[in-house]
Amino acid sequence: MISSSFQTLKDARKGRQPKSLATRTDITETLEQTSTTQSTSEASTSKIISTNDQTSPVSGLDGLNMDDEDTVAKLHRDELRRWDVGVAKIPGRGRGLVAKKGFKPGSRILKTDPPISVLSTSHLLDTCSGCFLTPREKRFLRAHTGVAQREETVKLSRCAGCKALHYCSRECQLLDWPSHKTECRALSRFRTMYFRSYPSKKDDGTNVEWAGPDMVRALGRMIWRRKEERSKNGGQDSDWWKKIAAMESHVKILPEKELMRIGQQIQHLRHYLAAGEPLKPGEDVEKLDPVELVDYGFGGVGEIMDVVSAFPVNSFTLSSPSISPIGVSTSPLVALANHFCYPNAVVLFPQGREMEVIAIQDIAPGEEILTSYIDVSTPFDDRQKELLERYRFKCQCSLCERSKDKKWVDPRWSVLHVGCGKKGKGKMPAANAVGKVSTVCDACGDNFRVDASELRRLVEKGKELLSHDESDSLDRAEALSSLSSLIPALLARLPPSSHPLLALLRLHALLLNPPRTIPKLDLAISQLGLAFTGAQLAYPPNHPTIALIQAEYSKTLSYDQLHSQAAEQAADEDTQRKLQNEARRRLEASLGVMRDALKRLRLGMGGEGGVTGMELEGLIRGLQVELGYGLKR
Ligand SMILES: C[S@@+](CC[C@H](N)C(=O)[O-])C[C@H]1O[C@@H](n2cnc3c(N)ncnc32)[C@H](O)[C@@H]1O
Repeated sequence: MISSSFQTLKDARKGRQPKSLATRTDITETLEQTSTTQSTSEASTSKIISTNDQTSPVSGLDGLNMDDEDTVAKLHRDELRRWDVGVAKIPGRGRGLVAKKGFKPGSRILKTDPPISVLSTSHLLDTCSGCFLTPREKRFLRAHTGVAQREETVKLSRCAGCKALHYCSRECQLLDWPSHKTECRALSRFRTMYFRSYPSKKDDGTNVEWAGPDMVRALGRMIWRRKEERSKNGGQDSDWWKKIAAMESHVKILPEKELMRIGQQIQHLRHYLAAGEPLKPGEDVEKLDPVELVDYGFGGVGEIMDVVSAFPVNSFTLSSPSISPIGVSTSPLVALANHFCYPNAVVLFPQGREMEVIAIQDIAPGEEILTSYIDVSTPFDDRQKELLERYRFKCQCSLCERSKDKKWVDPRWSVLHVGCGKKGKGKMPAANAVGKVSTVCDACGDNFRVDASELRRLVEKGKELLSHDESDSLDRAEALSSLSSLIPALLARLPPSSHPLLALLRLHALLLNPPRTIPKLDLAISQLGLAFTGAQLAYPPNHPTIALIQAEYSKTLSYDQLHSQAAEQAADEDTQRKLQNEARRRLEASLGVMRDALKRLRLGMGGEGGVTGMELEGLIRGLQVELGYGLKR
């Protein structure tokens, strides 16, 4: 999947006795081998709340509200002090994170182990629930960082209790066990109930749809931890929970429909929490009564509504090292950062489990740290809609303000002025436009006509494909066939930076991988080259997505197997030489692109450029040797 998704809630299902995994020592038996920078004026005048205050943290939840940023700063004071960031009240945005020193692009602003991260159901089988890496990523990382002498075998083993979560090592399972132990019981019971209700479904370990949405699993982990800490703390909440409870929720302004949806989520959650309770003697495994939330420390419906509604506002897409969405994560500290469509920082998981905030623009001391909550390559209307629906605010960042300028042609939502000598473009026709409409070229100033109805049909078709990809319901063969006609039709009308063409180009290249013929390889290279050109206009400078597309482009360029095979099979020496020369030309081109991508990755992802940066470094060395360039860089 390319873009992020937030899974919809499915109904809880009914169903048998779970295998109890109550103690930590049981673990051995449970592992089965199978802006321009943001306008700084507001932020730099904000008062940064001192974190040197040594007074004890506040007790009780009453003081935690939007006007209480110093209370929140106190709760986070250890991490804030460690990372040179502060909490400030930002006019119009509530609390925000502010830099206490300057940061350059590529520098790490902060790094934290998020208290809650869970994989989405579609990744429970292929990714470790401890380090959030696939075996391939883990193998590579261990060899690269010297933990292992060379690339060794890494296999996922499934938890013998719930048969849903997988781990790549005992260390990862042990690391996750405190959060998983109650969850394991809940999932086991859900699994039993599911297969009793659907006897025709095969329980062969390949179906984990019964594990339910990531949001419910994440909230379950949160609430179980709260309960455990309260029982150790004489019925008092810990600071850990106070940080969670202090996250902003918009429950008071939510429309009725949304409140009803949250009510249903709470019902599902109460059943899920009930499944985590030990089965009482004689209790029917299939009869699951929802828990009373008061037993979990919730004073009333309002409090649980607050927590459940705050979750989507403050959670992040858990992403793989190559920024593909794999689940959901929350960190109350990082969630204090406000949104900007032209962000000066990004939130990433460059090496798996830990969340990092990386500067992608120069950030001055006192300036607000602004990340983006959404895909900033999408057009103004889409961004505004998503921000309003999920985060309840109207974005007034510099990019959104510029989008209101009648004369400005946004590269994210524009049409080509076909035949213009200056390669100009015009605004995308309005959503309600029909037939041929006129638009002005931003390069030559001429009016030109666009078939709005046909364009909308193509754009809608593209968006539909992307939404199938997002929900993991894309049929590869069908998608390849659609894209082979849709992309040329869009390319004839839109620049590659325009939505949804940019995302479709990338999707097409991914679906073509691994290319089986030279024309398919050439097509993948061409799509990635165009996507790279488009991404540079659609994303802010140093954004890691530009670097990752360029890295994909360089790797595809370096794919020389098909030419080598063709050369071996060539009937004559002349054809053989031509193919060999072509292969070498591509490798040389790829080396240049790869070096550039590595520089970009280091700026966009910090450090060595994440796992992709490390991988490129090795590939560059290999290419240099292959091309006989020596090892100098
Ligand atoms: C993850 S929280 C960020 C921290 C939040 N300001 C707080 O006080 O806890 C997201 C919420 O912050 C506010 N917010 C974030 N970015 C904003 C912006 N650019 N303009 C207005 N409000 C913003 C919105 O209320 C949004 O739902």
